[in-house]
This record gives sequence, C-alpha cells and structure tokens, in this order.
Amino acid sequence: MPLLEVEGVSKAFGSLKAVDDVSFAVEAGEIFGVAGPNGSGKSTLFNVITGIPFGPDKGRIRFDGMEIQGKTGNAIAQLGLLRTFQRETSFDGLTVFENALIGASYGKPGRGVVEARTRAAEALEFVGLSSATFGRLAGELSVFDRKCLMLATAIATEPRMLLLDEPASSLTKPEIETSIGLIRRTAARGITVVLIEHVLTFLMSLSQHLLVLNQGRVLAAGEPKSVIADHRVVEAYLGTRRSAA
Ligand SMILES: Nc1ncnc2c1ncn2[C@@H]1O[C@H](COP(=O)(O)OP(=O)(O)OP(=O)(O)O)[C@@H](O)[C@H]1O
Repeated sequence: MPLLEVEGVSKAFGSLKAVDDVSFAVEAGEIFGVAGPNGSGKSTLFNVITGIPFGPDKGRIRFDGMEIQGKTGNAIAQLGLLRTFQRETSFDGLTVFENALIGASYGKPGRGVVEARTRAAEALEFVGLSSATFGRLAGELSVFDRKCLMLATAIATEPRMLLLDEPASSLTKPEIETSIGLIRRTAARGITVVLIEHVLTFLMSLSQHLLVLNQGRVLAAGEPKSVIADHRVVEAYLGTRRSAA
C-alpha cells in the first residue's frame, strides 16, 4: 500500500482551478518529484495535502491508509506528514537550537526535555549546522543556513513523510549540490520525500518518480527519464523553463 494516495483532488480560487482532479501515489521510502511551470498548482497541491493553510475542495487523500482530507494541518502533522515552505521559514527571534527544540517537542509531545534537546541537536548536526551556530538567532543566518534550519526543525519532529517546496530556490550551485546530498541522506533515514523543484537537474538526480503539472492538471507521471522525454512535457515545461533546467 502506498504511504500517500491522492485521488481526484481539486482546489479552486474563484473560477481558477489551481489543482484540477489530480491523482498520484507515493511509496514509502522513495523520493518523488513534482515539476511544472510557474502557476501550475505545485504549491497549492502541497497546501491541500498538508491542510496548511487549507484542504481540498474535492477528492480523497490517504496517508498510511487513513483519510486525511478535511483534517487540520496540526492533526496531519501529528500523523507524521510535514511540509517545508518555498521561502525559508523559522522563528527568527529565537536561536537556532530553540527552533529545532520546538520541532522536537512538537513531534512527540510526551517526550522529556533531555530527550527533546538530544533530538534537536542531532537534527541540527545532521543538516550541517554545528554546535557553534546553536546560540545564534535564526534571523541572522544566511539563506542557505536558514533553509537547513527549516529542514532540521522538520526532521526533529521525526516525520514519516516530508513535502519539500522548492528547497533549491535562491541557492548557489555548490549549495544546490549540498542540498542534493542532504535530501538523499534524509530519505536514507527512512523519511519519504516529496519534492517540488524548478531546477530539473535537481529533480532528475533525486527522484524515483516524477509528476508534471500544467494548469492544475497532471500532464505526465512516471519514471523521470520517460516523463522528461514526453513531448507534452517538453512543450509545456521545458519550452518555458529551459533556461532554469
Ligand atoms: N491563495 C490563493 N488565492 C488565489 N489564487 C491563488 C492562491 N494560491 C495560488 N493561487 C493561484 O493558483 C495558481 C497555482 O498557484 P501555485 O502557487 O500553486 O503554483 P506553483 O506551480 O506552485 O507556482 P510557482 O512555481 O510559481 O511557485 C496560480 O494561478 C496562483 O496565482
């Protein structure tokens, strides 16, 4: 049974069908890529799956067999389905360590302070934030380090699935390389990853399966090589985004 099953999911804003009858499934343990031109509905898809900030108008979403459409973002996160955001997001006035500690405490509310602190430190070191950064304010970090902190805070909750919204945006080439390694290691920890990205080389090198959206609908889905060779994808996606690939 897939870990995540999305069936006929739609979300409209007035007359605009941002996500239109989308279906796909993600197996436990894989890295699953979501591509598509600007405005094709990728972030809205993440929104409706995680309930943050809203669920779908129509359709069913099952996580580990349990229907989650209509549940609150908090309830879905507590099941182990978490997301990050396109813009690096943290509690800027808190320290790096405090941010990760919030994640560790949120993920397992019954956990003791000592265990939560251990979990927070491990997650920070896992993403490459050394103990020298623990006391710094999150808002003072570089864009890359803030993205790493957002990931560490999510990992500290011990999710089963992480939805990463454009983790490579605004990064330099060497930082993108580091991110690729980090996402691989995240999956190797047993966290199933669903990844939105514009940078095709990034998606191709990471994903076992790829879904391409266009105007809210599924344009193509399957193994990355065959999806990228699909002429509809070339026209709709590569045709407008080749410079970013
Ligand atoms: N809260 C909202 N209210 C109204 N329209 C919205 C809202 N969120 C998204 N949209 C619209 O829905 C469509 C899909 O947007 P979405 O952000 O999901 O696309 P995307 O594929 O993630 O785009 P990008 O690659 O630029 O991030 C766009 O036309 C967008 O303007």
